[in-house]
Amino acid sequence: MHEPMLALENIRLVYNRGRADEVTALDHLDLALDPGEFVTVVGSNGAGKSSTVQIISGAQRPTKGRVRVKGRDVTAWPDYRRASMVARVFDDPRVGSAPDLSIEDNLALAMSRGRRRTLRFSTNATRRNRMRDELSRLGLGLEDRLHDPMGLLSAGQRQSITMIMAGLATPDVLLLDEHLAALDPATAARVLELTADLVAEMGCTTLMITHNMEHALRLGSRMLVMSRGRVIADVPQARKQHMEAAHVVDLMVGAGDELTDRILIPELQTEGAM
Ligand SMILES: Nc1ncnc2c1ncn2[C@@H]1O[C@H](COP(=O)(O)OP(=O)(O)OP(=O)(O)O)[C@@H](O)[C@H]1O
Repeated sequence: MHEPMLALENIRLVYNRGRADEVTALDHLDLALDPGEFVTVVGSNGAGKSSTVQIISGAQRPTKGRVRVKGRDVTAWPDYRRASMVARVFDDPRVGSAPDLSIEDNLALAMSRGRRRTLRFSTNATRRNRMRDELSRLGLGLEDRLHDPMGLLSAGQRQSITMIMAGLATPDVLLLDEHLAALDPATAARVLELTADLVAEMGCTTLMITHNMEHALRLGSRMLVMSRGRVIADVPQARKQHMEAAHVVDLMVGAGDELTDRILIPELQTEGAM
């Protein structure tokens, strides 16, 4: 039997345990992702999507259950120890890169986290050429601004570079936590395209959280619908490709979720259309 790349086993996560404001964010969560699988995750507010990402990245330790990456039990590992295996892109483009460092230095840091030793120990000129190649694919002219501080860039430019950084870090697992949410529709559409290309190139196991049903249905090879800390639907590609957003909404309503306008009205979704 082959080993999943990522496994969550009977995860329970309780915030503020023993206090009046105790919240069970995840309960009996089981999930196994094969190497190279690209899974999208949708769910209403508070369903546990971000908590799932926190558990996988190591930012939160589960109250109960196990996390395995490549068969290795990493449950007790803090996030920095998992960083070479698990990369995360946040919803806020300011998180994930250092604003005072140049684009070049940020990319160099990402390369040093990766395991492609040839790149890590290559000459400055070779590395700079690789950086220019990667940046030029964005079509934003950033390849000529290697010395500019990251903090000077727009949200879309920063998030595009954060995606490139995730690729250079060559992780086994890539976590995208509403990474298009803070971008205007046109920029979001561009970064979404970049996401699809990079994930296909990297071939890494990917979990993408989104509020945008269209994105969840069109991207990836599998879709999870979460509600109240559990996966209520695990939709394979064959079914997903014939599904429409309304079907996903029906699943959430069927689970008793209250849906916000952001989920129900596509025009209100801040992430751009494909
Ligand atoms: N740090 C925290 N402390 C206490 N409760 C939390 C914390 N983070 C999340 N929660 C609670 O845990 C539950 C799951 O939250 P989570 O953020 O994982 O959901 P989500 O599906 O990502 O929601 P959203 O789409 O609104 O971001 C919610 O009830 C939330 O209020």
